Amino acid sequence: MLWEGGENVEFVRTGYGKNMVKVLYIRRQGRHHSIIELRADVELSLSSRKEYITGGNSDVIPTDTIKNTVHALAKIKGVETIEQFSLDLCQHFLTSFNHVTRARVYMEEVPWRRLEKVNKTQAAVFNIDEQQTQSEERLRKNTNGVEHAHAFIFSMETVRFCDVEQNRADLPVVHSGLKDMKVLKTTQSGFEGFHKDRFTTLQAAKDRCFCTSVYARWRYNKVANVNFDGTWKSVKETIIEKFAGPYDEGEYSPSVQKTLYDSQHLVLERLPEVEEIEIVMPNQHYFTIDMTKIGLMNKDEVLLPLDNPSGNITGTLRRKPHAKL
Ligand SMILES: O=c1[nH]c(=O)c2[nH]c(=O)[nH]c2[nH]1
Repeated sequence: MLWEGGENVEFVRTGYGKNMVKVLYIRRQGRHHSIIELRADVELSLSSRKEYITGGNSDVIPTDTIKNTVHALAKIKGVETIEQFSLDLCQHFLTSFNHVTRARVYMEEVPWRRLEKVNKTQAAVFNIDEQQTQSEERLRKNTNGVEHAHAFIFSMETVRFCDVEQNRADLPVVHSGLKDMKVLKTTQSGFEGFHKDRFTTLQAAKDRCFCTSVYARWRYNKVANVNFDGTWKSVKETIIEKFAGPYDEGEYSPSVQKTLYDSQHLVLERLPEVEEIEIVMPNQHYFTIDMTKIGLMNKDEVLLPLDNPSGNITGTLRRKPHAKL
């Protein structure tokens, strides 16, 4: 009866927690309000596995308490960024309970964007008046109606997420990321010179549409004094910049692979706090519809978006030890 006693089996890992814990955090600075709406998945590992093996629950911090802890720490600590709040949660569980060996928090931010009124004369005034300090300018923006003080619009450009994991006696490991960032360009992309065999039907393309939905996830090489907001925005802007190229001319992409690598390289060049970055760029195909049979010349004006299949290109780039970029 070896299996009943469990002598011949061991756990590879265990973890439990609450998923999709939702919070809307409002920072009220006078009339000016800022928000972060988040969804968190929290997972803990405990030192003994008796709740699994014998059903003894004395060590189990109920998942309901885990949910309440997310709510309570939002109140007690505030939510500056999803990364900082995830770090606070990991630290809380590890310092409050000696029998918690590991805490992991995955958090997504709901993409709310402050309402902005683009008023051309007011915008022009901002640019000329450089003597204003930043905070004065912010105040002015808020009072003259360019940025709304407390109203937001759901703006699904991309979803920001983070993943923080901490083992007892170790430093936390922080990943940040973005997903579902859909971008498209109508030229300055091609794919030529690829390997051919008897099954190849793809024609070389000098000029094609390039559409992808970017997923990027990067690891920080430090935890303290990181500007999580600034780095996140820089990674997003760098990926967009490499995809699109200069605003007038664009930049030629010889393959999704090359664009993916170039954007990762530029991220590591610009952001010393990023140690490693994974990017996934599905190649979402658009085919020019053949209209010759209906007597029309379609010069890449009418295209058919294909739901599937899509190509899938991915890569993870990291710094070599001691490399200077
Ligand atoms: O940029 C591309 N990379 C590929 O690997 C590939 N394969 C394919 O059919 N089209 C493309 N495009």
